[in-house]
Amino acid sequence: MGSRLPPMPRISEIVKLYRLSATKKLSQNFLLDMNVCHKFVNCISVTKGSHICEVGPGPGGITRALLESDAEKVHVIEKDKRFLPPLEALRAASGGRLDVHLGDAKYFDMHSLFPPYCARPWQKMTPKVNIVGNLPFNVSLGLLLKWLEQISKKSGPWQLGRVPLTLTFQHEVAERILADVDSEHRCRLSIMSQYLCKIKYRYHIPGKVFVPAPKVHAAVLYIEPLNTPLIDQPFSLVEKVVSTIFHYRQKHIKRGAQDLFPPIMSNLVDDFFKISRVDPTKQSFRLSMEEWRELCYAYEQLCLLNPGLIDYNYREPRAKHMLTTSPLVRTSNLNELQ
Ligand SMILES: C[S@@+](CC[C@H](N)C(=O)[O-])C[C@H]1O[C@@H](n2cnc3c(N)ncnc32)[C@H](O)[C@@H]1O
Repeated sequence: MGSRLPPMPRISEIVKLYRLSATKKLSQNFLLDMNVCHKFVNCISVTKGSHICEVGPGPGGITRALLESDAEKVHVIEKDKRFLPPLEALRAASGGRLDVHLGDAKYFDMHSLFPPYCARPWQKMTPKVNIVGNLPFNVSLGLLLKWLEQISKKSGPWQLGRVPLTLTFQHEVAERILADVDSEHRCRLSIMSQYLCKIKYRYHIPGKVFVPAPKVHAAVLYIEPLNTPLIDQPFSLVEKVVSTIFHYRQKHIKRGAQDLFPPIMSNLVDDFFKISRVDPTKQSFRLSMEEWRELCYAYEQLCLLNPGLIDYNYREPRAKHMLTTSPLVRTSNLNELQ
């Protein structure tokens, strides 16, 4: 453990002092037990010189544990201004190691918080930068998808290298993120997370540990970007192929794949499976990452041959009309591809 903070009231007393009742509408559930907060921080490899950004600090339990670690600098981004007084008290006691930012993590430029000297080449060790948070479960899921896209583009904080994330999720969501091939939990989220990151289940947090206690349990996941993504395609293409095919989870993947093509190009569905060499009678949750990679590659090839296909979205009302009259429509020439 690094620096000690000056003695401060217990976090549960701070919550009472500032009348910080959890707002149900914002799905706020606090971690007020410092043993649990220290356990969370122990999941992160905080070494001397580490810079950490915590999203959604609330009354500051995890923040306090971070300040008691070896972290050189801690930034917190909090949306709810009711938490500013206790966070400000922590900042005053931190000896310049804590900066408090009022804002929405969804729109916050986190990259600007970290000094450029923290950067490490992508293929080398992870930088001494961490992003952490115990956020409302619905918020952490939305942020994860946004951050996965940034990881795929090496943008935002990932300009500094393979910055790891340590986040809490509802236990069921954590199971979906981690689900392996053939698992009943395997879904779009599993593929989108696993093709870009190595994910480790750190530990289980029983619901009763939170204040107030939610009806569900939580899990802490450590998410580290891979040196090389398992699918070498743009994020938007992977997301389109994966989400469209998972739409008919219990059916053969051929059914979902039909929605990747406008009706006038329905002949491309067979080409899609010929190019990818994936069995069209399989179910989506039984596909390995290699099979997803081949499907994405096949779709990319067909998009290159058929301008406009990449923008086709069967869910849009105009989609039926789109590409049915376009003079640009071409079918694939398999000889060109094989
Ligand atoms: C589940 S509470 C947890 C608070 C604290 N981390 C803890 O463990 O006690 C989630 C916190 O995230 C904040 N929050 C929710 N959405 C946010 C967002 N988009 N950006 C920043 N903070 C957010 C809430 O105001 C709340 O303080």
